Amino acid sequence: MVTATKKEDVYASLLLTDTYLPGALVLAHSLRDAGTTKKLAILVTPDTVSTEVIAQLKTVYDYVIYVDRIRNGKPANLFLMNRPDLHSAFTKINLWKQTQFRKIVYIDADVVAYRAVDELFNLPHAFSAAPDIGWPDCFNTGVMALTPNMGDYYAMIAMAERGISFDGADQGLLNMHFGNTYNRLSFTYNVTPSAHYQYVPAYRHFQSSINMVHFIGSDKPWKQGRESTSDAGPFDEMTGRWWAVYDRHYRNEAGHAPSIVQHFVKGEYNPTTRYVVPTGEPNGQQFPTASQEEHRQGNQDHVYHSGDDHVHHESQDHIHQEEHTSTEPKVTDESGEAYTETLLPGTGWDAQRSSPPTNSGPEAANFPRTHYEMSQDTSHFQAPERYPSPPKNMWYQVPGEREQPKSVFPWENNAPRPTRVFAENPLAPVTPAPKSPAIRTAQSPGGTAWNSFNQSNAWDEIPQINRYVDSMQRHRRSRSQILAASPGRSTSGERQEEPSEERRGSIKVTDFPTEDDRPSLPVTPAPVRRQQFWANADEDGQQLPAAEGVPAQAEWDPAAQLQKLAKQQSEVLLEKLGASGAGQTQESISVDGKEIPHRPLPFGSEDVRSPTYVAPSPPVVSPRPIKPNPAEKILAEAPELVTGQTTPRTVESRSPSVSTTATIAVPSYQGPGPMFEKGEDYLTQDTPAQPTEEDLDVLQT
Ligand SMILES: O=c1ccn([C@@H]2O[C@H](COP(=O)(O)OP(=O)(O)O[C@H]3O[C@H](CO)[C@@H](O)[C@H](O)[C@H]3O)[C@@H](O)[C@H]2O)c(=O)[nH]1
Ligand SMILES: [Mn+2]
Repeated sequence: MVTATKKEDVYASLLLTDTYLPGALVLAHSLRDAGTTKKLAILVTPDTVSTEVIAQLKTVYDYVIYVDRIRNGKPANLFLMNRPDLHSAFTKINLWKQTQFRKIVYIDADVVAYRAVDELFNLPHAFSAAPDIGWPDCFNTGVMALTPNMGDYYAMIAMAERGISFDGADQGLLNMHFGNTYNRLSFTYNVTPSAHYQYVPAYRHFQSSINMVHFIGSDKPWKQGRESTSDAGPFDEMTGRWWAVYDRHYRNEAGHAPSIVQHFVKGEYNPTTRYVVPTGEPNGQQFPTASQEEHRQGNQDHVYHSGDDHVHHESQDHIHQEEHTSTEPKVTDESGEAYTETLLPGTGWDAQRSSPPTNSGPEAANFPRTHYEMSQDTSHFQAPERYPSPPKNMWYQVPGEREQPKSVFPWENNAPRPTRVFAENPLAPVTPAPKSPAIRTAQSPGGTAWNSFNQSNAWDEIPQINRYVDSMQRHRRSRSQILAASPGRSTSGERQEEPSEERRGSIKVTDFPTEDDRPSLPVTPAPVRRQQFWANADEDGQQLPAAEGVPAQAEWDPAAQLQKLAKQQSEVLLEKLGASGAGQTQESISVDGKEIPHRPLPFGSEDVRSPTYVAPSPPVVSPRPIKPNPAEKILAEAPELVTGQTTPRTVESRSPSVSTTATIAVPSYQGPGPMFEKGEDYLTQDTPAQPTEEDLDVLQT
């Protein structure tokens, strides 16, 4: 009768390199010795594990399963924990592919079991693991109870292919995959001692319940050697348990232990003292010190000696000896009898297969001499008569001026002339405006390339930008003008006048100092204010044409002019009153030989007058409005007399109840007038008023 094959349970371990062989064997023995009923399996990567080692595994493990090595292509994170040797730890993922098994209890090769933990096979969870002491929210991947399945396998393979692992090895990857969905095992299933830190009270308290001990880190018991542990303590006690299992099965004293196992255990392989015959010494001079030193360090890890008695009992080793006899260096033992030193392929480090073993000796260990004495020569150093002269043909050709690369494309030589014309101003010159004298090129000594750059701003050079800024300002002005304009209103013509293209000077208000003004060092010069601009001159330094009817700049002293005007007005008035009584006059008034034209009051405002308002005289004339001068008195009484005069401005009162019209002198301050709109940049004139010293005092306090 055929029964449906029930899937098996197995303990499984992993062997990626020969060097972990003692660990894998001790683990298997520890489980068997503890009486497990389960089978033992081990995953092996055949490309990095020698056949001799595999043969040893087969003596203890029920199944040796060959798997593909999964190498981390992005091993950078491995260096975070200083374990570049774990580059192929992703191979552990192959456990989930072993679906021929119902449940796998995976155990690292650096674990010794105190008892058989068969109860882990009865866990209902798909994945269980114990906390890691480095970061206890994570689980340690040295002991895991898992149910193989291809879903997890493919998910983790995908991560491995992308190098997704926070430590670069399997523990980082598995923790990222399972997160906190794992079933947390007791720490007693994976006690990870460290030589540096022990929670001794806890160890004493839980000691009897320890199930398995895991020697994490690069210092494995078999790599450290038996002598490394001496002082009593939790770590040494646990290490002692590992050695106890090892000794039970592989102690050299037993006489029949396979040397290949001892070969990977530091200090265990003790052939008789031997002396290396230095190749350069024909008389076979011996260097006992070096040899003894080598043995003390257990340096024989990578050299397999077949000259010992027991080796010849091992048929495998014997075969190996035969294979390599011809190429091996000669060594002699104490008796002088030559034997062959064999580098057993796979048992030592094979550079083509793996990174160097962490415990490997220095590269120069096999030099003819490894021990050197200080010089005993007491004579002084004598310099040689002459030292060899330096070679004469050593000079460096300083590259000359770099040549322009040859043109490759046709348009480099036959570049078409730019023909684009802007519709807005078809006559505008396309070429940049002539350089202003202020725009100069830096004169660095000898720097011809540097001179080819001009030090000006594009917005000063390119007329299109200038025009654009100008149109913006024009737009603003016209807006405020429209809002403020009312029919018949007399406003200052100068302000409303559209500034013509030519008259508007450059918007540039700063310039760089000339070469004479600045230090010779090629520092970035600080900008200076352009005097020409502030003097209301245009780019070429030409004075703006004087406005008609307005005195020349030089003649213009506003205070004096106002004084004069006020005086004149009163004189004219008195004269008129005396001559023809109170009446309108259309005669023009002249000031300083210049005629002031008549301008009518706005329509409808001729007869309106305020009963209460007394027009103040210009502050510059009289700062005391309480005591108006005679002329003002007359003006208040007969406003119609002054119609047509430019300087006093007619202002409409906006109050509906008291509609007034009075002549108000132009105020002396430069603030926004009635045409001002909130949010507008108000430009009363091109040159902003400079704050006085007093103003500055106020502003700066
Ligand atoms: O050269 C090697 C290196 C590793 N292994 C195998 O891979 C396992 C993991 O390497 P190990 O040196 O034991 O790592 P740990 O020092 O224990 O470091 C931790 O980090 C590793 C990488 O994440 C995890 O695999 C371990 O479970 C975890 O305890 C070993 O037990 C072996 O089975 C070899 O066979 N040869
Ligand atoms: Mn481990």
